[in-house]
Amino acid sequence: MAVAEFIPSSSSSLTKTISLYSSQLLHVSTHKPRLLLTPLRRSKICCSVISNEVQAPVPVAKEPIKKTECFGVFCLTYDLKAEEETSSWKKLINVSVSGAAGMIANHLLFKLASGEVFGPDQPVALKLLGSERSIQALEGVAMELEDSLFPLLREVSIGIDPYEVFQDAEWALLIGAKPRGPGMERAGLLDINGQIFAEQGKALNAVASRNVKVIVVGNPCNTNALICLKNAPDIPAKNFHALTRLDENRAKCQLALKAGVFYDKVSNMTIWGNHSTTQVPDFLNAKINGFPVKDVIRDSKWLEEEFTEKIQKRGGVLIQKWGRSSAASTAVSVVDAMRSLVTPTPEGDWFSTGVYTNGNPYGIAEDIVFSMPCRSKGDGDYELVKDVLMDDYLRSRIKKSEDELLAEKRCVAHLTGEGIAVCDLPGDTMLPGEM
Ligand SMILES: NC(=O)C1=CN([C@@H]2O[C@H](COP(=O)(O)OP(=O)(O)OC[C@H]3O[C@@H](n4cnc5c(N)ncnc54)[C@H](OP(=O)(O)O)[C@@H]3O)[C@@H](O)[C@H]2O)C=CC1
Ligand SMILES: O=C([O-])CC(=O)C(=O)O
Repeated sequence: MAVAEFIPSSSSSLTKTISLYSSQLLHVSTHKPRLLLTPLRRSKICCSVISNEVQAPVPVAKEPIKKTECFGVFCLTYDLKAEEETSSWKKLINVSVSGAAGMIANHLLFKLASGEVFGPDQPVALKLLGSERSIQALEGVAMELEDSLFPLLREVSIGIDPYEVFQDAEWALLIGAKPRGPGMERAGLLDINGQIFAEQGKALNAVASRNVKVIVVGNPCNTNALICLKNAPDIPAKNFHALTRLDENRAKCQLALKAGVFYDKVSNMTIWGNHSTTQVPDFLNAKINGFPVKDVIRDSKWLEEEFTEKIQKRGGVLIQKWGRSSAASTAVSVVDAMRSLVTPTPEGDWFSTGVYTNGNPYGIAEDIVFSMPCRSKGDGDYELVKDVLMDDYLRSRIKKSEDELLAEKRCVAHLTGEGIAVCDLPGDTMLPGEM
């Protein structure tokens, strides 16, 4: 990856050179360096810093972007004054994002850059994956990131090769996926998107941090996550997540509305299963103001039918209104999902995420990616919650989602290294946005 060379200026004893290589410690400055630069693409820029004055950059070369490159102002290195050093130096964190020119990313990237996920003292590098078709748009995204002057955003690079964009990734947010078009079979979507996630799994396996945390957003996200992890055998399967946090947030909102409370009073909300219309929003274990939902909302018919279906189909209703799928609330839920892994889960509570079933205590089939209740110590890892209630209703609903995921798995066997694909998908289930 290209990073501009820094040519030392007439150095003052009060200046310290910090180059923005991801392996180095960074100084989190509350001040933006005073740089008056024209953003340049694939340009070597050198600048002399004398008494805080910056001379005009000297462009050396300018070529179209073909592979991962640092972008514009993020190619610069900075002189930071020694007195600006604080005890809050932290190592730059590398976040790779696919589908970075898409709608969800357009909300998410700005949240990541502002410190919403990792906090106000954590510098961030964003590595954006696009394609030939989106590279111009991706440059536009990078320009907007430049213009936002985020103090914590220390590196932005864009590229179309996952083997470059995922280099040293500590987080990989896999958003890019082909939307289902008119007349396309679900099996066809699984195959096209599965190939994207198989390739990206291989790339992560080859170049990402060995402890990378992967959040798959692109649909069908559970099975895409399964394909991805199967193609990344050197990365713990436990590190792969399928995003079901949006479903959890939707469920909390609807329960709060029905109970007439603010949504922060709803806790212990589990979404079980697939991010599809078979998902199970669990009102047996969820609480309102610390009380079981069923003690607060004494309308079982509403819970079993109206509420459940509302959550399962919320995405589709929104698409009918908007003409496109949820982007802003999905981005918010990605932030929530990440924060749940990097901050300790509040005592007694939990969150939902789609994770690899490997020794789960609920009797769910092994070797699929299934949304379940989890807790984290805030170290990026999680544990499944053990003490949850089950009843016949919950068990039968969970089984339906499990059957669907097992069918999806058989349908992508050619992408997981498990032989010949057989597609016997249940006909009556869909992505939330497909109704
Ligand atoms: N899990 C969840 O809760 C949710 C998941 N989603 C899913 O997230 C994904 C992204 O949504 P959103 O950002 O709104 O979508 P957009 O259509 O805005 O962006 C999707 C990106 O996917 C990339 N892409 C990859 N392969 C293809 C292809 N074959 N054809 C077209 N585009 C492709 C494109 O980027 P490029 O050209 O750079 O590759 C495009 O920018 C979708 O799969 C959507 O269903 C949406 C909402 C909620
Ligand atoms: O199907 C889609 O793209 C939308 C989706 O997942 C959701 O809104 O939950």
